[in-house]
Amino acid sequence: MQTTRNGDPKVLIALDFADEQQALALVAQLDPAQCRLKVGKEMFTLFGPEFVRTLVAKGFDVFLDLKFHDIPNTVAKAVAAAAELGVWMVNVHASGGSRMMEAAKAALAPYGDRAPLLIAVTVLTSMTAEELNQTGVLRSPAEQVLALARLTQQAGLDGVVCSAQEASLLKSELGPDFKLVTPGIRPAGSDAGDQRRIMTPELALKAGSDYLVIGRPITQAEDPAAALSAINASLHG
Ligand SMILES: O=C(O)c1cc(=O)[nH]c(=O)n1[C@@H]1O[C@H](COP(=O)(O)O)[C@@H](O)[C@H]1O
Repeated sequence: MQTTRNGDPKVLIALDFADEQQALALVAQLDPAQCRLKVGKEMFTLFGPEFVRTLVAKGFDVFLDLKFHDIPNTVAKAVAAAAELGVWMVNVHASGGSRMMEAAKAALAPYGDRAPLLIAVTVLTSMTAEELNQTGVLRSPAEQVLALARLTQQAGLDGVVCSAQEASLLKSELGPDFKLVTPGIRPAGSDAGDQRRIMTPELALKAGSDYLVIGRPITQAEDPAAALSAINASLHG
């Protein structure tokens, strides 16, 4: 279920809004052939599964980004619930371990071709080496991302969330079919905000990213549809 009725747009817009009408006003300006949409913890907590169903009904591929991390049984039930919503992609935390990831994968088997892509978060793009060390991980971010991505691939998942700075390493180590979803994307000159391991859209794609998660550089732009068009044009250039 990687290429859908909408083709295979690379940009996944992170809809991180506290106001549903504001989000829907942005969505009304977007074309499902030009982008996919990501619903994360803020909007899901505020507006629930009905908001996700609304986006799916409008014809968008939806990445449900709830980063599940729990015991295997709980995570398996949660990803099956995501599949019931008809989302295109769902994620878990790789640090939940192999058994958790295998249980999530097994829970999607009954959905066959309709199963969402299942990916795992490695090291958050907001984290620096120092912050990682504070959590007890003494490897560098790139080493930890590679270790967690290997675990994810061995568990049979479709890919990982990582920073574009690790994309070329992961593509060469894990092969072309293992999907790399990269947040922390910042067009030249835009504000990094809380992100730390960042890259521009063009360089991220060249480095091997399959999908670019982009939030504020589009959603907070004066003209979000124009910002998306400019990014898409830069990717095709
Ligand atoms: O899983 C994610 O999507 C994610 C993982 C990660 O490591 N870093 C990261 O920023 N994200 C999400 O990607 C989006 C990035 O948004 P912007 O920083 O506004 O472009 C947010 O919705 C984050 O929750």
